[in-house]
Amino acid sequence: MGKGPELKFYNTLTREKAPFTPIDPNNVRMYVCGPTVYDFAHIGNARPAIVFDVLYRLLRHVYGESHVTYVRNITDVDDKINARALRDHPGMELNAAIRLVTEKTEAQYHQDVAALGCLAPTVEPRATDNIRQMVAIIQSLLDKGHAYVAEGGEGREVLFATASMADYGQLSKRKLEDQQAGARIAVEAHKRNPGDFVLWKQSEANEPGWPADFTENGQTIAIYGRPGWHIECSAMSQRYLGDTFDIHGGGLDLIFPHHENEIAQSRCAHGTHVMANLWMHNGFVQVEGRKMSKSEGNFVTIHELLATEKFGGRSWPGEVLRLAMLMTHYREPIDFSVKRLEEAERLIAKWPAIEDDGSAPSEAVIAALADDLNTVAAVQVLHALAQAGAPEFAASAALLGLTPKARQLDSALVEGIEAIIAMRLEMLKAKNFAEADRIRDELLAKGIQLKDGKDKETGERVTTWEIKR
Ligand SMILES: Nc1ncnc2c1ncn2[C@@H]1O[C@H](COP(=O)(O)OP(=O)(O)OP(=O)(O)O)[C@@H](O)[C@H]1O
Ligand SMILES: [Zn+2]
Repeated sequence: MGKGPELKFYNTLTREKAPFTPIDPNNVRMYVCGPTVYDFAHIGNARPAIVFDVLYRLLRHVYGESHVTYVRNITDVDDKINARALRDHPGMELNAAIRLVTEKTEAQYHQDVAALGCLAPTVEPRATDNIRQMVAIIQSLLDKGHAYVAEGGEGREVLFATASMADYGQLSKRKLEDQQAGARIAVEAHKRNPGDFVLWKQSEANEPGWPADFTENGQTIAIYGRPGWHIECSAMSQRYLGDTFDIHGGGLDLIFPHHENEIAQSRCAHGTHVMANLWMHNGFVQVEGRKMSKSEGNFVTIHELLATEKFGGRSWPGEVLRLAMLMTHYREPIDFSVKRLEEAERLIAKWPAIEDDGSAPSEAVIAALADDLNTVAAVQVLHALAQAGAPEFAASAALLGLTPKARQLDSALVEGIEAIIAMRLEMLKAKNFAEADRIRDELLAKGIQLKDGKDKETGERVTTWEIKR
């Protein structure tokens, strides 16, 4: 530490590129909003996963592998999930249907991002495991006069009082007055201010819900309910990274209202000046100039791209998609096309498939990434290194997550991994440890690391997997 290059990043909060100084260089802390698990991730969702994976790798290189904590959550409670569960499993008890939807989607997400060469985050908390933390933050907002209980159309709600925060709107540079005048937010009678947003809302008996007692003006109000989306990230980031941390990331679309409201909740509850010092946002993956999104219906899922012939009449290796993304600066929009993937594939074809031998990455690649994650320049340097047969090539490629190991993680292997894990669990049950160990080692040689553990509730043996770091 101290020896490394100066890192500079563009900060959405200040609209400036500035040198990055971690609060504690022994524990650099980053939070990135993860997926809402109701549907397969599309290519647009892949972008933040890849962009912040490169940042994670860079930080690990500069500060040391054990000195970076990367948290990316799983949003597994959301009304979009309820709607999908009702649609896909009519007749089934709603909570059971929700579990089916979220477990399947989460497993697919892990497969997808692993196939794109993304390292597993240090912690991947689920919203539903952090309800207690959310309730505590909401209570502290009530105590400090930043929240209130109101009777909404669908029952009781606890709302954040935007007018109670003098500098609400700093990140998105929106003023409360503008929002009222613009009236883009539907005026709801029970809200003191149209911009006030839900922290907690009442659930029907068959909807996902948790009992919670809130106290407002000395009165206890019990609301069996569920959290709003924004409070989830405030709770999980505080739990794993503290009241104030270094970096918060996500796609551009999250600046408002999601990140603005995370900031409002966290700062008002903890009495801090900032939630995170550096806010980084990736640009959109677009199709014919429009954001790729589920609601637009113009999306290609990562799974379709990697494992079917739906895009361009063929399947594509994960590494090609990853490189295609990195050939555009993370803040620029990307128009997604077959041509772009072909371009990335042609480049990769010219590179040697040598193992990362642990040698040092090139200074020029590090310098490019240190300059607001300039992956475009980094890829150019990498290509030059490949052409020159330079020994730094392998480690430099690895810094971008373009490792020979990722190359071996072909979609067929990733597709089969869950079945292999199930088979191995059977072997462990039968005490056939030698064979189970052999499978574990074989997968490790292919870059997949198995992790054996126990389910907290059932005590049953469970095995998860991730890309070997
Ligand atoms: N077209 C896109 N380009 C880049 N990033 C995107 C795009 N669409 C979503 N993201 C990012 O993906 C991450 C996961 O978001 P989330 O799961 O909430 O997606 P979503 O809201 O379901 O997607 P959609 O916008 O299609 O409805 C967020 O950081 C979001 O900003
Ligand atoms: Zn979030």
